[in-house]
Amino acid sequence: MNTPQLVVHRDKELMAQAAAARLITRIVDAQAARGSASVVLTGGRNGNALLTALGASPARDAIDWARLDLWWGDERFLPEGDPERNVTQARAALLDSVPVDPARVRPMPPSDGVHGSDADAAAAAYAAELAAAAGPEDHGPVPTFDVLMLGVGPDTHVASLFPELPAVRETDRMVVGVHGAPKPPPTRISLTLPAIRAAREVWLLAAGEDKAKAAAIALSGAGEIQAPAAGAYGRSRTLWLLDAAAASELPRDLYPPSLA
Ligand SMILES: O=C(O)[C@H](O)[C@@H](O)[C@H](O)[C@H](O)COP(=O)(O)O
Repeated sequence: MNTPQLVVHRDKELMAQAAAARLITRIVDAQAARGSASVVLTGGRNGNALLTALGASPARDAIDWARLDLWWGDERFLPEGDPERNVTQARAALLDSVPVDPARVRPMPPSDGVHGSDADAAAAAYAAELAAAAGPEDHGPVPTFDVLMLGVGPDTHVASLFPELPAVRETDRMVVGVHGAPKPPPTRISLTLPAIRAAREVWLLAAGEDKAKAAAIALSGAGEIQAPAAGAYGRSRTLWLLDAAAASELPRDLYPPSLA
């Protein structure tokens, strides 16, 4: 497990802009190196603010949109087109205004699709889609994502992995149905920690005073069952992108960096 890196920005607006610029560069580098890039999007206000900032960036079309694979870390299990679905919000924030290849944009299933209201079946189908996209060079039955982004909840949840609930304890399956989530809606689909940890880089987005305790808990050695964000790390990089408010309760040995 690599040591999390922290970058703290003045406020949440600047964090979204800087994170968007960072993501553009990461995608461009991956495409230059391997011809394509694979990114996992997150729901939530910070995730959507990043996508909106990316869409407004003059550098956005440095990305070859046709060679970008997009997945989701979690989804609210609601009907297709529901405004509360993460993919609906991602489309409004960015995807409807860039020329992505629809075949490479892979939302998690809706609750009125072929799996009906069975979130567990829908989760298994998404796991099968991930497995089908994995290659021999990948680390398990998921593709090696270049960047997997996660918003962080005030209770330290990431994706739809909530403290102490069954989904955060899952060690075998890559995608699970979530029932009784404390953050509405109660039924969701989520990548599990093993799937999250298959990513090259995991970026955690936390902005606002309401995330200060969660960031401090997750970065101070808490266990992943009690603090799922503590279990979200990448194979080569784990990056916390915070604003000053969310960093305000971090232990001093973590932030601010000691003056050399
Ligand atoms: O489906 C969701 O709700 C998100 O995936 C969830 O994990 C979100 O990222 C966090 O709750 C942070 O949300 P905010 O950025 O809005 O605080």
